[in-house]
Amino acid sequence: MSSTTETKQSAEAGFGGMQARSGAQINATSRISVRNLDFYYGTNKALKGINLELPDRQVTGMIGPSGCGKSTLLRVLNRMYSLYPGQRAEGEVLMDGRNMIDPSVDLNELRSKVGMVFQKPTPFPMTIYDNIAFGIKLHEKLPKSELDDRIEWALSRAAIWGEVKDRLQSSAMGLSGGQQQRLCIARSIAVRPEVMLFDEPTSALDPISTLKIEELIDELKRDFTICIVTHNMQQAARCADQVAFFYLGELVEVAPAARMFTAPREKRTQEYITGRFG
Ligand SMILES: Nc1ncnc2c1ncn2[C@@H]1O[C@H](COP(=O)(O)OP(=O)(O)OP(=O)(O)O)[C@@H](O)[C@H]1O
Repeated sequence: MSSTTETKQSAEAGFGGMQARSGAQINATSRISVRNLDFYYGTNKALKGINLELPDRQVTGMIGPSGCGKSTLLRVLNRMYSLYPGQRAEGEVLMDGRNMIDPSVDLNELRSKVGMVFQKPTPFPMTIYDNIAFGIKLHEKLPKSELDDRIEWALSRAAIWGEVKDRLQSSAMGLSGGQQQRLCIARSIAVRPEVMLFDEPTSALDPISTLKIEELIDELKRDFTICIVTHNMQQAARCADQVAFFYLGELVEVAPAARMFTAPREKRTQEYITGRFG
């Protein structure tokens, strides 16, 4: 039996009832390479020697118990920490051969390449149209007709155009939670990033909205490299191509989703995904 066949069969069998989305190995080239990354909140070392490849146009799921450093890693990937004194990263986050956490890389440029969607939808208190236009205007000067086209494109890619096209001038605050989250995804897509980071994007949503976001993530990976932090093992199994398990600031194991949920190599991973701790 070939190893691919083995992987497929064990994926179908599942581990602890988990069904991973595919048995495929990750062959894509890296969009981001994290090398020897340490991160500090003051003297508290929250990430320790992280090495991780984010494959191009694949979904990487980050899992692990509360406080293990998942959100911290996302905050490093788009340098959000740089706003806060006392927080610092050491190591490399390589994109196209450049270390994106080096202060010489322009923060606006980084944010246009790496977008982020948060746990709670965070629409701005302005119209639906302006929510999307706002980010675009920070990065580009587009004539009105091109701006309109880009806004329609972003809202369509975020699977919300049909629901809002007749109310673009209404306040975004009048949308449901699930719609607001898709609006935030559209806002992130609108600047055409290469990488999209999702920090528990469905934890505040109902099951139907959650499903819509998961389908959307599956669609978006055709064009974007995606990283999603989730506490939901089923969601990681459904969405992710590769899964990274973190524990106490360390990356314990990274593997194709099928193997992670069927034959994890590390005891700590196995205990976590079967719900024995965390
Ligand atoms: N602003 C901060 N100041 C000091 N320590 C922090 C800060 N934010 C996070 N930490 C610490 O860094 C570590 C990693 O936290 P982080 O939020 O990245 O974990 P997480 O895995 O995302 O957790 P959760 O799943 O609960 O969101 C924890 O020990 C946490 O207490």
